[in-house]
Amino acid sequence: METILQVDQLTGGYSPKRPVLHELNFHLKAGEMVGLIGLNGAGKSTTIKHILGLMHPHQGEIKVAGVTLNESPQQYRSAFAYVPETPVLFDELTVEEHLRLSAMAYQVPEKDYESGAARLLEQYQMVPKRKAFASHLSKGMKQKVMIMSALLASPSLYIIDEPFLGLDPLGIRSLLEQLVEVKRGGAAILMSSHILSTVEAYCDRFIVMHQGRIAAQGDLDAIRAAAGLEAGSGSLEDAFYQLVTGGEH
Ligand SMILES: Nc1ncnc2c1ncn2[C@@H]1O[C@H](COP(=O)(O)OP(=O)(O)OP(=O)(O)O)[C@@H](O)[C@H]1O
Repeated sequence: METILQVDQLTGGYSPKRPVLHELNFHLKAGEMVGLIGLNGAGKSTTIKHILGLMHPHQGEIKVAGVTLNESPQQYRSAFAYVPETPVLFDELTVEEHLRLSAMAYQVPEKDYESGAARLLEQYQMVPKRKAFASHLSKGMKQKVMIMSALLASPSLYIIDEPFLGLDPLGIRSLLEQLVEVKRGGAAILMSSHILSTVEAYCDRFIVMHQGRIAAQGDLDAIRAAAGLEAGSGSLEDAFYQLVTGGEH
């Protein structure tokens, strides 16, 4: 399968003198969902900011769809959609206008926009709110607008930061069902979350970050092995706990 995201020897952070991330290596292939997990401050958001191109590596390289940001900013940026933990919307635009803006930015053909937007508004119970201004939406509704915008763009790579906190149970179910669907369609998904049971149930592989480094990565058995657990025994949470505490209480 094609590699959609390649992170090589990434060292980075907010000040060149004090890197927060240390020599990260990982990749995502088309058609897989990977869970990025770690304690508060482990470096998940900083990693995501580097992938988004909001921060520049001190060392190492990030490629999205085969190019670095410098090589082709347009190709790099149009290959992913980002759903942040805290929704960022334009207060004076309506729900529908946000969807249209996303479709324009990602050059979605008009007829795909029409059918896609109608389907998403239905799936996320947002039909009655389609003409509402963003400033008049609840927090979870704002998050739904971000999610619908990303799904409408239909990129090769989805980067999703802690998506479950603001959503109601129907919204969570819709999102998970759609992530499975886009994954089947060949997209790659990097999802950061503290809800380890959901991460375990839905992700194909996991990246465990601890203190700015990758403590373990791979499928559940690989994470178990890194944590000193036997294959097939213990949940992701059990293995995670061992990895980040060394088993201490
Ligand atoms: N704007 C910033 N300036 C300086 N240091 C920062 C900044 N943002 C985060 N850090 C530091 O970078 C380190 C990694 O933080 P990061 O936000 O990446 O963690 P995280 O894994 O996303 O945590 P959480 O689960 O709490 O969201 C922490 O030590 C944090 O204090």
